[in-house]
Amino acid sequence: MPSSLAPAGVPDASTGVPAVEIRGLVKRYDGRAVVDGLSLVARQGAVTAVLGPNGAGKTTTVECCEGLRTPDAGTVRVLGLDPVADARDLRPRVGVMLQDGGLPTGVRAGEMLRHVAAMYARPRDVRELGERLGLDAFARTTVRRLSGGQRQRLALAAAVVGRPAVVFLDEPSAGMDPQSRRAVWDLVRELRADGVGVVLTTHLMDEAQDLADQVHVVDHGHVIASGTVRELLADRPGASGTVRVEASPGLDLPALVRALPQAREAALVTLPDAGGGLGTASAAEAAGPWVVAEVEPGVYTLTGPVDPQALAAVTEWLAGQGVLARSLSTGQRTLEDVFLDLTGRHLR
Ligand SMILES: Nc1ncnc2c1ncn2[C@@H]1O[C@H](COP(=O)(O)OP(=O)(O)OP(=O)(O)O)[C@@H](O)[C@H]1O
Repeated sequence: MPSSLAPAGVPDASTGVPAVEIRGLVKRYDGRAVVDGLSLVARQGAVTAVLGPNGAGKTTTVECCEGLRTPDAGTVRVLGLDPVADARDLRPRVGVMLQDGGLPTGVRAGEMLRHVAAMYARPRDVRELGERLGLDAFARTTVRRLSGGQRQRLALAAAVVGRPAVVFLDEPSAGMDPQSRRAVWDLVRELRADGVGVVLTTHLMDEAQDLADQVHVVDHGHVIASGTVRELLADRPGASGTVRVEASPGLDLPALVRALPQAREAALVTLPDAGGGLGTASAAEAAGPWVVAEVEPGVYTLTGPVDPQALAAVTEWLAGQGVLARSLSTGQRTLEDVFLDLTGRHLR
């Protein structure tokens, strides 16, 4: 299968050149630093996810890597090269899928992809790529008439058709139906297996959780947390799960948190609204490994080492208060929980 051929320009892995290396990147618009000392490394043969709230600076960072923006300070290297000064060398080795598609609108989808493929020395098989991303159904449709999801798929195909060594995917599966999303994810996994460095920005936490070898969370223009998904989930000691309770509003949180195992001996800490990353929680208390919050009136989350004893302590305490929970569920922390803990729950 043509896709099993090594991508063009993939440096010998033994050289250890990262796909992307960013050190202290600063980018200002009208004097305001929207990227403010950002550093990260993305490896070849790995998927690196860059997560962050709206306006955090992800796209600007990726655009600096693509040579579309010039940094105000710091260094950006893609395959060891400068994206602006070495643009000619990098162009055939880097695939870019922009957030807005960036496609010419007047041409038919199939023609566009064949045209892009013809610009590369050793392109992928256009038919095979079209088939696997389901482009055939709209190959004769002009780009301007494509739906959002179809345009995304075409943009992805155009980004990878030249067998790049590094691919930047800005929200690749945004607006796609579940079938297309799966096809995209399979393609990303295959790129990684072929040794390609994939840098992905996404708001889909399940996408990052499923695909990413390394995650960087960006806020206010710099990286606030990095690691594998597993490392990020384990980062808060003891924060292994949550209990969610729906009951009457205004329960006595200090008393509830004290009723939990390992919290009784610990000092109680009242968390300010935005503190602890709880954002708009109307009230929150912490003791020992536990954080208990009333996240909306009558809805409580208890985050900590959830085990049978902890669950029994919750129901026993509710019974002691004469409170019947409308619902009670347990869950493992997800990447979304970690993301909200790190960046808060307020809208950007
Ligand atoms: N060309 C520009 N001129 C002025 N300000 C800009 C420009 N491009 C982006 N910005 C601002 O820079 C900030 C960061 O934008 P950026 O697109 O990098 O964020 P993002 O993390 O990708 O956000 P999103 O998740 O919404 O795509 C935003 O406040 C945005 O308004």
